[in-house]
Order: sequence, then structure tokens, then C-alpha cells
Amino acid sequence: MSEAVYDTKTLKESRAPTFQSLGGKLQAPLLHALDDMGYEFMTPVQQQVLAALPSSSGEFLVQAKTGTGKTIAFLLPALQELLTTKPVPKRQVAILILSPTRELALQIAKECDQLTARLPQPVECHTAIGGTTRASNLSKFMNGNPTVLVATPGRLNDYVGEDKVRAKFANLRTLILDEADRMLDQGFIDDIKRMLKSLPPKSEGWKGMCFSATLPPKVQDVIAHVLNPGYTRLSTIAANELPTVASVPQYAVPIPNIHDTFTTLFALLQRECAANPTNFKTIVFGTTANGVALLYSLFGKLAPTLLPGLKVYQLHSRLSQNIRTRTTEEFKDATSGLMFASDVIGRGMDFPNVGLVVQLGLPADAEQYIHRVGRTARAGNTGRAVILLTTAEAFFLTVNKHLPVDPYPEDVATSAAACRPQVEAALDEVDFNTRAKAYQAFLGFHKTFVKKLRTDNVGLVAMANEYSKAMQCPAPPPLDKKIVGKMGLKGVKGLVYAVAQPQGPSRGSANDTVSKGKRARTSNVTDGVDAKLSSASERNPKRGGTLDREESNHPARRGQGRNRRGRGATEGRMA
Ligand SMILES: Nc1ncnc2c1ncn2[C@@H]1O[C@H](COP(=O)(O)OP(=O)(O)OP(=O)(O)O)[C@@H](O)[C@H]1O
Repeated sequence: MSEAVYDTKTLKESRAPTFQSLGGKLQAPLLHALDDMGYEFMTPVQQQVLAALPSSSGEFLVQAKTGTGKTIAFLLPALQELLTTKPVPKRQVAILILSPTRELALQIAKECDQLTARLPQPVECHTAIGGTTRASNLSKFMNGNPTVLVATPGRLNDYVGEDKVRAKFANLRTLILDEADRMLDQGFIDDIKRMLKSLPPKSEGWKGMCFSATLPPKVQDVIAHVLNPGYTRLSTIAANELPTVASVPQYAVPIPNIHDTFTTLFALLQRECAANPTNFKTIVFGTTANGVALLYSLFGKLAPTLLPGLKVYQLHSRLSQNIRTRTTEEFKDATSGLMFASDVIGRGMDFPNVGLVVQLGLPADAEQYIHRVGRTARAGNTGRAVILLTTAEAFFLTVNKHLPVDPYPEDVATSAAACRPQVEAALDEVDFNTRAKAYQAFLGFHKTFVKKLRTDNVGLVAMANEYSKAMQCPAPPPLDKKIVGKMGLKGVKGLVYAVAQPQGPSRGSANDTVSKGKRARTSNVTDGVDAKLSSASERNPKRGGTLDREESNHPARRGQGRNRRGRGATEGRMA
């Protein structure tokens, strides 16, 4: 199968069929809207899905590379079905789309609004996502005409707990799982099953569609929850191909010692900026929310020396949804910028013209690596990807030999050593509490990898303490005893325990973290497992959380009991 590159020029040259050639098969207002959106030729996945219409089952399991137009490929058949079958009663949801993250849900809703803009009767597309005001959103949903609903599972389950809400799904026509493998993995499957119990039974005729760039075999075990056995399986990826576009060179840079983490990242970014000084638009993925916050703070100080005027952004689950949404929009529109992010934007997000994706530290698995790489080289553009791993973390590349990762072609270590004084001076200026939280997050995150890192708890703490030195902490930041217990590190040599103290000075000293660490403890149990967004907080907003069950597919989350402590209780990895 040929490479799915599909910028307009390539699509034209490859004689890709136009959307307009679907006249008669697709409703005219949808074709007009596609024209308004500037889409002339169909991408391979769009060709395949639309060619299969109307298929015998109308149900699809579709795999196509990252950034190749899957959103349009699922929206079009769902809308076409809506427009050409018996009208759905007013105020009823006809199309339900589930997304693993809030940002992706908002992005899909926007694309849906654009596609329906030319319909004579407006089609309302609502969203139900965490981190937003539940009461006013629910009231809009109940009183409006939400023909399409894009939701994250936690908030949706919260909604459908009420009978009157459940009744709005009685005429459901299509259920779509975007990032289907993520939605059907252990992190979400219970929510999905619970949600399905609130929908009409499949025997009432609604159709399922599952889309993703990655569909590992285990998806087959649970696909029957959403698709009937006769579904159509489509793929634009050949058996020997990877789900990222082949035009992305992928490199690895070794971090010789944890102590070199920040200098190595800085030296890499220096090189990449020097090589691409115009429109340098880059995403750096970190492993935990608090780790990302630290990078943001550090590079806020260093960025002016990388490129004059380079704007630094951060996106992770510890920010309010308002800020997350605003930052997402800003970075979408930006021609350049340096974004530090967790996996809240690891899948599905479309930030035009990102030329470089950097991953600092371990991805949870090969799928997560692939989706992060897929944030570049979208819509036929080119891009590069670099992963930075310590010697202990390098097992990731050995285990995943199928990933096309080459050694970075230039020497980064020498420049890393040269920039040490500059980086250390900037780290000194980072708020101590930010560093203390990043330390705790590092421990929580790497705890789940102890075996793979070929170490034990003592070795893990030694690694974390090296990391604290890399952050220029005078001593390992103190940790709350309860948190240490929850991380399963009680009594491990090398940890410093916080002394309970009601209040402390504002910044700069180890004592500072004693009190702040204490105060922070409820928000941070295993911040190293950042990922787990407490859908509890969505079900019951009174718990005060703003997290979503989005982010990562981190092994730490798998099989983990749901933490109900609200915001960030099990944060850590993901977001
Ligand atoms: N037919 C088309 N012609 C040109 N551009 C398109 C076309 N269809 C989609 N695009 C653009 O391609 C980009 C990627 O689309 P989309 O986000 O749907 O990809 P995806 O396959 O869902 O990616 P991911 O696997 O990362 O979720 C978007 O900017 C979208 O506007």
C-alpha cells in the first residue's frame, strides 16, 4: 500500500477522487461545506470509508495513519445517515462521539460545526467534557437540540446517571469511538461499558464506528461492545507499515546520566532551533503534569536564548480547563512556539505546522510513542521526531525494535556539557515547590517501571535523587509519609520525609517544601501516575476535581483502583 501523503498537491497528482465526485452519494450541503473548508480531494481513509457507503452493515472499524483525515472520515457517514434516514425527534441525540480527551472533543465538535454549516436546518453539536461547569452545560444540553454530542466518558457517565438525560439518547443512530483502542483499553473500558448500559440496546439499530491510527490485537477482545459481527474493517496501513507517516525521520538522543536531563534537552533544542530558525513550532512531551510544569518554568527562562521572541506554552491536566482551551487555540493559530505538554494532547490533536516532536522520557507504550510522533507531519506536511532517554530508559527502543528510530545524527552531549552553567542558573530560579512536585512526580511515574528499568525501590529513589540534583535541589525534596506509603516506597533508603507544619515561608528553601509538600498532598498522591483523571470528579463535581479521564494509557493506571480524591489524585503520568 502506498504512503498516505495527502497534501492537496499530492492528492491531485495521485489523482485522488474529489469530494464533488460524490454528488448523489453525499448530501449537497455537506459537499458545499467541504468546499468551504478547502477540502477538494479525499484522503485515502476518506476514500475508503466513503466508497464503502452505504455498506451492508454501516458499521466500521477503521485504521489510518496519524494526521490523515479520520475526523472527516467518520463525521461524513454519520451526518449522511442522519440526513437521509427518518428524522430524529427534536431534542434527541442522534450522533454520539466519544473522545479520550477534552481538547480532542472540542476539536471534533468544531469540525462537526464546520461540516454542518451549510445545512438548511442547523444541527447543534454539543460537548460534554470535564473541567467545565456541569450545571450550565447540562441545562443547555437538556433544553437545546443536541443532535450531535461529543463527550469524554467521565462526564457523559455523570450525565446519563439521570433518567431524564438518558431519555435523550432513545433515538441514537450512530456511536463513534475516536481513538478507539484508547477508549477500549483498561483505562476506559469500564466507563464505556457503564455508558453503553444507559444507551438503547444495540438491537434497536444504532451503528457503531471505531477509528484509530493504532489498533492493537487486544482491541478485538472488546470490540463486540460497540460493533456487530458483520462490521466493515478498513485500513490504509499495510501489514508491514507503521501508523505514522514514513516521511518523519525519528531519532533518539541518549541522556548519559539523569543529571544531564535538562542540559541534553536544551542542547537538542539549541541545535534544532539553529537548523530551523523560522517558524520553529515544536511540542515537547514530558511524562508527568508536574514534570511538564517544571519544563515550562525552566524553558520560560531559557527560550529567549534559543530564539528571540520564542513563545513558550504548557498544556497538562493541572491547569484549569479555561486555560487549557485558550492555550490550545493559541498554539493552533501560532506560526511558531515551544509547547511543553503531557498526553492531554498526545492523541488526535491537530496543531497545524508542528515541525518537531520531542519526547523526554518513557512513553507508556509503543502506541503512545506513535500517537505523539503523529502530532507532526500532518496533512501532508513534513516533520521530525526525537526521543530522549536515559541509559536505564533505553530499554524502550530495544523492546520496540519495530519503531524506525535512528541515533540522532549530531553530537548533543558536548553542547550539553557546555551549556550546563546556563541551564543550572535558570533551574536555580525555578520555584522550589515546582521542583519538589516534579521530584515526587518522577518517583510516582518511574515506580511503575521499576522492573523494566532493571532496578529496585532503592535504585529508583537513587534515580529520583539524581533527578533532584539535576533540578539543582540542595537535597531531595521532602515527601509526605502517606504519599510515600501510597507509592509503595515506605522505608526506602534515601527519601526525606516532610515534617507536618501548618504554614511555611513562600519559596526557596527545603523547609518551604515541607509545608507546601504537606499542603499539596491531596492533589498529588502518585503524581508520577499523572494520567488517571478522576472521572469521579466528573461524576460528582462537588468533589472539586477538574480532571478528566483523558490522558495517558499509562501502565500505572491499568488495574489501579479508581481514586476518588478528586483533582489529580492519581495524576502523575498523564496529563
Ligand atoms: N481531504 C482533506 N484534504 C486536505 N486536508 C485535510 C483533508 N481531510 C482532513 N484534512 C486536514 O488534515 C489534518 C488532519 O486531520 P485529522 O485531525 O482528522 O487527522 P486524524 O487522522 O484524525 O489524525 P490522528 O490520528 O492524529 O487523530 C487536519 O488539519 C484536517 O483539517
